[in-house]
Amino acid sequence: MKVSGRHYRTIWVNEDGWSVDIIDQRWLPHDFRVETVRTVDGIATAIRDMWVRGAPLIGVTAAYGVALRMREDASDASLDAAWETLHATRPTAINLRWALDEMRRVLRPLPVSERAKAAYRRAAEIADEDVELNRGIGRNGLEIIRTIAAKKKPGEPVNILTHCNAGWLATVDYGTATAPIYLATEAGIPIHVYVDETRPRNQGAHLTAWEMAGHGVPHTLIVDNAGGHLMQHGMVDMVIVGTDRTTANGDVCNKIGTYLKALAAKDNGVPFYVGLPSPTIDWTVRDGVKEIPIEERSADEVSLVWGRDEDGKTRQVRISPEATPCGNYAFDVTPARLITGLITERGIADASAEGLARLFPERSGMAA
Ligand SMILES: CSC[C@H]1O[C@H](OP(=O)(O)O)[C@H](O)[C@@H]1O
Repeated sequence: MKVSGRHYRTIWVNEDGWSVDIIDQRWLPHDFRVETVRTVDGIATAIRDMWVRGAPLIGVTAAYGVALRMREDASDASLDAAWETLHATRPTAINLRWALDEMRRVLRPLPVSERAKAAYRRAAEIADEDVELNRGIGRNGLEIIRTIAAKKKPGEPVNILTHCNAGWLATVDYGTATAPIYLATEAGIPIHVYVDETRPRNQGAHLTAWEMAGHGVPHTLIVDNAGGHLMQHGMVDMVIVGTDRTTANGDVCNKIGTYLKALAAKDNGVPFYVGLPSPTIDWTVRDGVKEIPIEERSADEVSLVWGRDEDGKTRQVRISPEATPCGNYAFDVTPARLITGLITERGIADASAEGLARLFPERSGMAA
């Protein structure tokens, strides 16, 4: 998307033709920094420490991590070691595993001499595929927004609530939950977005608010716990979120707090949608609550908060006593029964095995 009038993706091959440039999202919204990564270990650090984050972007970044490794050593042992190093970075987003398996599927049969070039080619294809998947989600989600807009008074905005950041910063471009928002804005449909700050890393406050401002989308930053109140007072027309892993039955794993939004939406009759690119579907899992591994991250993410002080210096401050233990569960699972629809690149699916099988018949047979 555009940053100060210039188009960016979140990841690209440097002009040297081999190193990998990424937007280092840790410093947004105050600083826009690009980092150049030159090794598979550097890519692993970037994923683990959330320089880059978001399920689709994590997958693409890992694919380029394999390519960087193949450039140095394209042996079977090196390929397997790269897979292990990158797979160990974050456990929840299925896109990471999917991309690593896809890279190994493509590279394993090739002569060692051909693997580096093939790895860069496949990584670039996965990045381009992500953009097209998100454009498809945008087109399909736009129709939902258009239908809601038709029932509003002329000029009255469609009020959309979103959680965390499932925007272009979580993908290669366009985003998943935000793709319909961007296309609706471009179509001239009046919309307004409630942006959940999304504790503890505040991806909403840091990233989604920055994206919305950059794209001229009217928005309001709210604390995570305000969503239910807004829904009770008829201030939200729809909720749309992203996902890090969706099961064959339509259970949706997403940033912690998503489940609570879905409960509030159900209780208030607010439609709850998920932007779902098909590589994020884990066809081998049916019960998301029981089977999806939930990442637990550092206590520091809960007890320390990043921000910019009055002198313009970015710093961390501690918000709890030093000795206070912290729980930091990075994701939760929203059961399919709470979900109105899954917005995929192929259309809107009911959140069920049948709904997903209707859109993806060639894959649904994989369900356990
Ligand atoms: C388009 S999927 C984005 C998804 O990833 C985020 O998690 P994290 O920032 O920890 O990578 C969040 O769950 C978003 O919905």
